[in-house]
Amino acid sequence: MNIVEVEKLTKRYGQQEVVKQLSFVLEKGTATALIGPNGAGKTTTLSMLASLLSPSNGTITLAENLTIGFLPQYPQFFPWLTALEFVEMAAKISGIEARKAKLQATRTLEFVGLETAMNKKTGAFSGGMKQRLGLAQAIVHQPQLLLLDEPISALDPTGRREIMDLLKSLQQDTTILYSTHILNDAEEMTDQLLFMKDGCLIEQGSLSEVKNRHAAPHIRIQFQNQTQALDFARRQSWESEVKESFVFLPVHENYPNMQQVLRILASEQQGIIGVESQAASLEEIFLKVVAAK
Ligand SMILES: Nc1ncnc2c1ncn2[C@@H]1O[C@H](COP(=O)(O)OP(=O)(O)OP(=O)(O)O)[C@@H](O)[C@H]1O
Repeated sequence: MNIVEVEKLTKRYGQQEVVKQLSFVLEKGTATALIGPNGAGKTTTLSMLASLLSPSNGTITLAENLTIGFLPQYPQFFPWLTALEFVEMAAKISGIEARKAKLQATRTLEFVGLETAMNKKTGAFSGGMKQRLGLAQAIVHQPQLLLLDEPISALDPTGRREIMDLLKSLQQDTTILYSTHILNDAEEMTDQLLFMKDGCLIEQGSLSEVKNRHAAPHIRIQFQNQTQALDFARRQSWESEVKESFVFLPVHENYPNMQQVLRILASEQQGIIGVESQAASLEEIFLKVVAAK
């Protein structure tokens, strides 16, 4: 079931179109990563979905009575409030009854790992703590749709792991759309990918669809030196690429599988240091797609 349908969504500032005719849907209970270089239009798109900006053209159709949580890229806090006071205030603003707001805020701060800091003033918080606090205010009312603008970019690797795990645990009941530059993490928590560049959606699909379209897996054979690699590549009938002392064999139905390669390699006299089957990472695919458009 689609809980969001976006059709030809466009945003203009003066003459400049910064979001151009985006169309996509968000299915209930899925996580979608919005990926693109700086200035691609990710924040503008998320802000329109959160109703903070109005579209110049196109439509956003939301499921009836959909509740939304939003984490902006640079959340602002009131430095004189404690984390608990701030999240309690956010809970009340999002419609939670006053008598339940404090309990809900406490539980949410525990959930995001700020249990020991909830009575501290937010002015003294580190970047990572602020990111967690921003997430807490976005989820305190248990929204059905969660829009997150760079939720993990200010965190160190341990913090990123913790927040990704938290988001994964929310995913059962929540539909998530998040922008990110950290593609390795996106690879873990993504049912759908949306690649943006210069305001356009340049690629979309599931992780496996995008990988199949742009990056066939390959077998990498390492030789002691480039001469040996070139000599091996020349003697095989398969299409291959030589980079330094490596030979790369693309794998698809007309090309060899690992077993066939190992059989050939067993008959090679010398020079082979290692053989590996490799799949392209999301980062490699992203760089390739962005460069091609
Ligand atoms: N209020 C505004 N007035 C004019 N141009 C704007 C405004 N807000 C954003 N833009 C322009 O729109 C384009 C898209 O910006 P946006 O912040 O949506 O990109 P982004 O993909 O989120 O980038 P980043 O990864 O750097 O956050 C940029 O060229 C930006 O300069």
